[in-house]
Amino acid sequence: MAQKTVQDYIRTIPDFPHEGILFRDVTTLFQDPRGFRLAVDQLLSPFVGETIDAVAGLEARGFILGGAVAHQLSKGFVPVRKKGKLPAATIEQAYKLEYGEAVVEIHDDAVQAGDKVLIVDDLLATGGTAEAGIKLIERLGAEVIGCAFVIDLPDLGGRAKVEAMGVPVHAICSYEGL
Ligand SMILES: O=P(O)(O)OC[C@H]1O[C@H](OP(=O)(O)OP(=O)(O)O)[C@H](O)[C@@H]1O
Ligand SMILES: Nc1ncnc2[nH]cnc12
Repeated sequence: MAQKTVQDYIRTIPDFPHEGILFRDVTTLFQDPRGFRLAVDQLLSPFVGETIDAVAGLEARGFILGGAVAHQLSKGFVPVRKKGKLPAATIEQAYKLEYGEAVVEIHDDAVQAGDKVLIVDDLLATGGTAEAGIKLIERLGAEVIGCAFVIDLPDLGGRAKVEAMGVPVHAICSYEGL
């Protein structure tokens, strides 16, 4: 039997959290030891050999993947969190949601000027979350050398938004539609 791909481990739940949405559920990928290792290996593979000083994960599923990627690369992990969760001094960045706005934060000492940072998250949709994460890291004087996702939803335009910021996008798999 052919080796399972990362996409084979992802479960699709119709009409969650709203009618008409096909929710791409990565818990079934994370809970499988082979699937989880495959995803982490494929997330970081384009960046092996590049200089990376830190891995930043976007809340919440980016923490699970980003922590594993950082460990594999023997680098530190930096959380980009929803507003109000980080205890020390932060900078914040607003971004657009489907309805309204949200705010993410990073500790102001999480990365140093000149650091090269890899951003990790589970899914790229409109790119608003990734764009906010990139802005935060760049405002601290560091450089985002790439964004790595398990899933790209190309119809929502996130890749173009991130690449327009000069940041390369790597996604393991993609799904047409929303
Ligand atoms: O490209 P975008 O349109 O910004 O969407 C992608 C983001 O949306 C999801 O997180 P969500 O905001 O649902 O937060 P959660 O992981 O805390 O549930 C996903 O895990 C990404 O972080
Ligand atoms: N279709 C989808 N599945 C899972 N997470 C999402 N975030 C935005 N769209 C999503």
